[in-house]
Amino acid sequence: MSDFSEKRVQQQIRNFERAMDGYEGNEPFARYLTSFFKLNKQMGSKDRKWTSRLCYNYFRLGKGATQLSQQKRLIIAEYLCETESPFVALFEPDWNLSLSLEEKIAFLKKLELLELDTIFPFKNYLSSAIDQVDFIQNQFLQPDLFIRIRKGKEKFVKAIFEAEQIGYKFITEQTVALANGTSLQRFKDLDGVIEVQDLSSQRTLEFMDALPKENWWDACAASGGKALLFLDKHPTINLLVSDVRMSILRNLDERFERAGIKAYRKKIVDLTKDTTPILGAELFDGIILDAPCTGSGTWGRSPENMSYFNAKKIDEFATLQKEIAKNVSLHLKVGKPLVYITCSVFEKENEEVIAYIQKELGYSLHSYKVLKGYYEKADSMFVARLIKL
Ligand SMILES: C[S@@+](CC[C@H](N)C(=O)[O-])C[C@H]1O[C@@H](n2cnc3c(N)ncnc32)[C@H](O)[C@@H]1O
Repeated sequence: MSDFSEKRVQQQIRNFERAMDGYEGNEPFARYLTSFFKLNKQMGSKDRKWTSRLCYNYFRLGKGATQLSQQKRLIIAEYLCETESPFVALFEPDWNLSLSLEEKIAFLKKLELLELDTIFPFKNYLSSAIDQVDFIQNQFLQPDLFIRIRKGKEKFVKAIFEAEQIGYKFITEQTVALANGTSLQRFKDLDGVIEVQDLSSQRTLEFMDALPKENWWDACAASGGKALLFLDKHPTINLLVSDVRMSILRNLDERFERAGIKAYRKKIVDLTKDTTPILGAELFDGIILDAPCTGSGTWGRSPENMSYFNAKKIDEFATLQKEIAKNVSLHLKVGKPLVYITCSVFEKENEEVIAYIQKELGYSLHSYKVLKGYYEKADSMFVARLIKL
């Protein structure tokens, strides 16, 4: 990085500023950046990488140090997110990049440049189980890429990683952490053998115990992440998958085909409406409700939300989650489990919704967990298993 001249630093800052100027927060930043690069064909792959790094690091600062200029905030963000930075080296050559994150934060506080508290503007909404300081600090770390290996294929996948010299770390027998940005698409042999799925998402499986040949419903299946996880462990289950979006269920079909799964039922169901025209009086032995949510537990991957998310949405999602829970509950047999999942860290979408399910819909709480992914470079999630009374 020492060959990074002042001129190049200034050029990368200009690229960063141009990218930030055009972003209004009304779409995921990743999507915006793809269009931005398409419009700016003069930028080579290195320029694109730098712009992406600078913007994402900048977003990780959330609402911290807003009293400072954009450039100064960028330098602070680089300092907190990186151990080597030509930007810090040029503008703040005395700042020690090899300090730990805690030490860097303490250093910036001493200089009266940053208060940790100001970074995450929605901290008062966090579930009480979330350790605020640790959660906020970990927003500066980019999460890892996690994959799940299909049962029985562990050795096969390991051999490919070894042969291709891909760095990997087994977390469990079937769960592997890879560095973020590892490209796996080029390995066609891995199609259907591995699934990209966050660590916390994989851990929700513990709450999905089922008996052989039961009838289950994955009511918000999207492209089938949880459904594949569930069927890998419980292959004899008769599964109905549904979602309100037809297009996402097409992705599910493709993923199921790659994984060799043929026996499943699929329906488009809007869970805010009467479900009887589509499901009749059908009753299931178990329901997975991976509800639409703010996604606040996944903002380590989309840190722009810390600056652009509107807190009003938390109440909107909580209302939707309760309505959906009420409607799916009509299709569950008494004595059977409802598995409620979100990738949110907000109390209103988690603890308050399961309190509603118990009190208003007549359930007992079997077990629940706040999955603190921020300690493992993973997403944070919430999962509960409730039994219908
Ligand atoms: C958190 S995602 C599900 C992720 C999925 N289970 C997985 O593991 O990949 C929530 C899903 O709920 C769906 N959804 C949102 N509103 C809905 C509604 N009114 N009825 C049914 N599904 C809805 C969304 O389309 C989205 O795919």
